[in-house]
Amino acid sequence: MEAAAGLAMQSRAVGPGPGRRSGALGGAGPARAASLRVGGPAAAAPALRARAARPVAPLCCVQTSRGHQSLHNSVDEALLLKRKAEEVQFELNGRCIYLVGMMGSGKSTVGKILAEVLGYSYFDSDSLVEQAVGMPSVAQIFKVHSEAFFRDSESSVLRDLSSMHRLVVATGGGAVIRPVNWRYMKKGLSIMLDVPLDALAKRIAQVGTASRPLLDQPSADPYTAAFTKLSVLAEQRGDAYANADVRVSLEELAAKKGHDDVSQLTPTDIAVEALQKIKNFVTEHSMASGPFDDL
Ligand SMILES: Nc1ncnc2c1ncn2[C@@H]1O[C@H](COP(=O)(O)OP(=O)(O)O)[C@@H](O)[C@H]1O
Ligand SMILES: O=C(O)C1=C[C@@H](OP(=O)(O)O)[C@@H](O)[C@H](O)C1
Repeated sequence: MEAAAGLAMQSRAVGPGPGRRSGALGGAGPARAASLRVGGPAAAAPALRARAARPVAPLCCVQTSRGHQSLHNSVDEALLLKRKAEEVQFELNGRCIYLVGMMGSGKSTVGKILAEVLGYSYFDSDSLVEQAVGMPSVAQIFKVHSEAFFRDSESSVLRDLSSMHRLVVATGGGAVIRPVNWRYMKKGLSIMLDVPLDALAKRIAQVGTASRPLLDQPSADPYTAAFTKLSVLAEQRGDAYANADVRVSLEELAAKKGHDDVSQLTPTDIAVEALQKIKNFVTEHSMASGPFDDL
């Protein structure tokens, strides 16, 4: 099938709430417009519209009695995030950032923060597939069509995003399994969020497995269903995730910060670490083979 949908995209507000399942696609930085053509299953896609950017969160957003998610523990942490972003911005030279990792690893949550501080636009490949196919959820696409159909559309979306600049893209957890997707993602810089399986399963159990068809087994409790299936997927996909340019291990980061558990890390901690690793990567890369100037 050939591309048929001209999708007009602009950045959309990024909210501080949970992952992307509460918001289709978001943006940060100056409002931008671009045309995205999505091939394959995107044939009947409607035009995408999004609005100009708002900040992802107040500079400092601590846990409240009403249970709002804590993005930053302190103003210091928020300022550190901003400083790290400024350090890496020039060397990134507009290169896109692709977040990869297992379901629930925080790609959307961390991706929105990175987009905000870097002045990039944020996109979620699952949401783009949903909009391209014209269905409200990945779960429905799997049910009505098939996983293969979803994967074709996912590849089309990644191909189209790969021609653009200044994007942070939260990919679906399985995007790494197709080598062609790596060809697209290697046009930018990829970051793998490496989260222990029990932490992933806990996070997913909290929100339920309904939105993640690969984990949705009605016979099991959500934690067990998620943990069992994630273990199999992690085993199958280990090598594919290792293709990422940069790996952020939550276990290593928690140990470095003196925490007993990865659940003590805030999304901002993880974003700061991701920026530091990006900085190390681009510095090494520039030293080895010249600056990133092939955009
Ligand atoms: N560092 C974190 N600590 C605790 N919960 C988190 C963290 N990052 C994300 N979450 C939560 O885990 C769930 C999955 O996160 P999400 O960003 O949607 O993951 P992904 O996009 O990789 O599937 C969401 O409910 C989100 O609020
Ligand atoms: O790991 C996977 O194969 C999938 C991950 C999901 O995205 P998230 O990683 O954002 O949950 C979504 O693309 C689809 O349900 C398949």
